Amino acid sequence: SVRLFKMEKQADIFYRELPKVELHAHLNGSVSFQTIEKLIARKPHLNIEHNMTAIRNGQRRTMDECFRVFKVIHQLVDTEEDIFMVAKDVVNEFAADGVKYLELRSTPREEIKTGLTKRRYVETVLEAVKQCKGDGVDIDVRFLVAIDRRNGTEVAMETVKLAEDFMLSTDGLVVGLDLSGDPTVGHGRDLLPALVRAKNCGLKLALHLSEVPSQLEETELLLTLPPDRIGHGTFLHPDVGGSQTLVDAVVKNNIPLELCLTSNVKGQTVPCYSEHHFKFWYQMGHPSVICTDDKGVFSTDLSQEYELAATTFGLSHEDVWKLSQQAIDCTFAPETLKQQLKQRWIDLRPRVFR
Ligand SMILES: CNc1ncnc2c1ncn2[C@@H]1O[C@H](COP(=O)(O)O)[C@@H](O)[C@H]1O
Ligand SMILES: [Zn+2]
Repeated sequence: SVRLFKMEKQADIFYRELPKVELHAHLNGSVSFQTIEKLIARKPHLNIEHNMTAIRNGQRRTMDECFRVFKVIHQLVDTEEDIFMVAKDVVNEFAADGVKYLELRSTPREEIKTGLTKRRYVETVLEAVKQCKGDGVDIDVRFLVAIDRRNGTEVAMETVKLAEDFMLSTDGLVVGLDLSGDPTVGHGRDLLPALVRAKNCGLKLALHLSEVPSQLEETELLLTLPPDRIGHGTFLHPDVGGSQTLVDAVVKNNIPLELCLTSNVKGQTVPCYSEHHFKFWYQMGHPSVICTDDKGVFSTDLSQEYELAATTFGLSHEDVWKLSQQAIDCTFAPETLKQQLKQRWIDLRPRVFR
């Protein structure tokens, strides 16, 4: 059954060979089955089993249960060595899945027991990224420092300062800020000053917005920034309790959406794949980027997510190609790198459509 779990599903070769851009991946949510195995072996005393760290196909969880899963993974990943291994494995796995450009995000964590500091946390992730580059892994990686909304105003401001420092000292590896965490906890108004500061110092903003219902007021407020990208945006449109005003603000500012089909279905904020809001935004021609969110926790990968979008919404291979290509313009990469990626897509096309 272990084997079955690992191989539960594999996307068709077209989707695996398709060059892809991943813009919404939480480091600790992206830890694979294989890496979890190594972590469990390092920490047998925690008595953690695989079924506590991943949601298999056909299974559903409440959002609350999803956030309990992250707590379990955080117990397994609490030293510099763990973070280094996890980051290296995750980057290698995305590369093996055909991802050519990855924006990884993670919440800097302090662990008193192991002496881990938030600064070392970020440094360790960046060291792993650089080592992958040095090893010749075929992927460009950038990092977004994440704010966990549950931690409030002061921690948010500290996190922005940390991100600012890294943005200035890592020649371009740290490009922005993520706002995430349990959407039912805390309020965006308390985080607004930190987000304004981040924006003013040149950090790009990728914010989880309207991931659950009844966040209208918060979303309206945070859209005034405006953010550079939106994670999920599940409840923005009027049919699901959002509003036309919100949709208009997103469209007017041309803010790309990061859409994560399996995450939303398994986390039960969307009833089924065919009712995913990808349809709404894609039909409008609004920049929509397919992403994984937490490939480990939701037992998926980016190829599968593209295949799911294609089969659910009847996209041709040509449509899918355009979708992955258009994601390049939604990255926080500098213009030169965007141009290189566009050239990569041109070069790789014959092999994908052979
Ligand atoms: C399912 N939808 C989601 N909504 C909101 N935040 C999420 C999330 N999935 C993950 N995270 C955020 O990412 C953290 C784990 O990775 P890192 O420890 O930061 O690498 C979670 O603790 C949560 O804050
Ligand atoms: Zn997310």
